Amino acid sequence: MADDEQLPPGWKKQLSRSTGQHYYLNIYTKKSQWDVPDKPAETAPSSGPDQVQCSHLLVKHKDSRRPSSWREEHITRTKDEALDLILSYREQIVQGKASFADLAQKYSDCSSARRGGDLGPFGKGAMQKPFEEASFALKVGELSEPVFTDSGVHVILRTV
Ligand SMILES: O=C(O)CN(Cc1ccccc1)C(=O)c1nc(-c2ccccc2)[nH]c1C(=O)O
Repeated sequence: MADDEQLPPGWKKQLSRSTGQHYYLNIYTKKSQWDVPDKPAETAPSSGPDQVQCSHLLVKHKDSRRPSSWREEHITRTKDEALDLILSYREQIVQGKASFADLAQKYSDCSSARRGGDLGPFGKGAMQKPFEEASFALKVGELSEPVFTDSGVHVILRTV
């Protein structure tokens, strides 16, 4: 039986009143676990990855900060029309009728269209806040809901 002194630093052995079983409490994060810990307790709740890699499909509109792209010199669609397009692309991807990269390459108003929407790895502080928050909230392989930034309306796929 591992007594406190034999546990890696930062752990406390506790007795569960309901089951009579011992469990182990991380004294920093107050998280508990049944398994005997084999490494020092993490001192801060895991804040997630430092970097993520995402692809995105951007549909700009007349109120985008730069209403122009490789596809269309002067973009006049409304924000609502851009959202309708993003929702239709998202639906095609979810239904497996088209691949993300194919649709991004054809329809994204971002210069990353030529790479199937791939933006490469990025950390916090690199992208507009709504884009960053949506990207870091995704699990690998997950598709975002529509995301609105000053650039336009996006759908984001986290790839790494
Ligand atoms: O917002 C602006 O004033 C102009 N931009 C910014 C920009 C322009 C060229 C290359 C990269 C970013 C865009 O409109 C833009 N934003 C993006 C973007 C936004 C969020 C995440 C990734 C890319 N792509 C583009 C683009 O033209 O290609």
